[in-house]
Amino acid sequence: LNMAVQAGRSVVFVTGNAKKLEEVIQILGDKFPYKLVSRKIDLPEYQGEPDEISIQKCKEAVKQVGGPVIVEDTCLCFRALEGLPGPYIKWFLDKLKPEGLYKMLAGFEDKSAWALCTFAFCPGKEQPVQLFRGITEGCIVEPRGPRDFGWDPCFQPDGFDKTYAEMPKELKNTISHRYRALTAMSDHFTQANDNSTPESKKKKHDD
Ligand SMILES: O=c1nc[nH]c2c1ncn2[C@H]1C[C@H](O)[C@@H](COP(=O)(O)OP(=O)(O)OP(=O)(O)O)O1
Ligand SMILES: [Mg+2]
Repeated sequence: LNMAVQAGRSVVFVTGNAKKLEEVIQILGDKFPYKLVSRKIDLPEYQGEPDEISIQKCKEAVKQVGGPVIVEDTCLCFRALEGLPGPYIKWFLDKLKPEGLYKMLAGFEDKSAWALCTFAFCPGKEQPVQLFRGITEGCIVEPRGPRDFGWDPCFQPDGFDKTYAEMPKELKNTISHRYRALTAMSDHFTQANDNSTPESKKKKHDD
């Protein structure tokens, strides 16, 4: 990771989702030490556990781009449904819309849910994929707010009386699953390249 980015090369963020890209750019600002370039490719929607899906997605992106890539996969997990729809939320949302997602839980008392975002980084072909995860807990509510991004109208994060859709973007972007995953990734990149005090850093790791 360190070498791939230190050479001054850019990292390509592969996504087919313009809203995702918009948030990633807003969240990272100039906090991210490397040049992020985006590429619009609709990667396959794999099946399986979230980590495995992100790894497969990232490997396919590396194959298509031929250099360092980042991909991201987002799950919306209902506790009453043991984490489903999870990675399959895209298809549920496409068919049911936010109203239908809310109605799915009509027969359950537990409306709690969590949003999971997994960023996957790979420096090149045949190289290992690194994952960075972020989770925001909340519940599924009757849709409220603008309709411009996915299931935002029916997800209300814990500790707030607004859905993601009703919040100002700046607020969503400081508490969201995506913000948390990006912070983990950004911290990693930053630390990997901060070689100013290797001894004190090593000590910190040993503590
Ligand atoms: O913060 C979010 N707020 C509301 N909705 C969201 C969010 N983040 C992803 N979403 C939607 C997009 C897609 O319907 C599904 C995730 O599927 P996912 O495969 O990760 O996204 P995608 O196919 O649109 O883009 P990509 O090309 O990066 O895979 O949840
Ligand atoms: Mg996708």
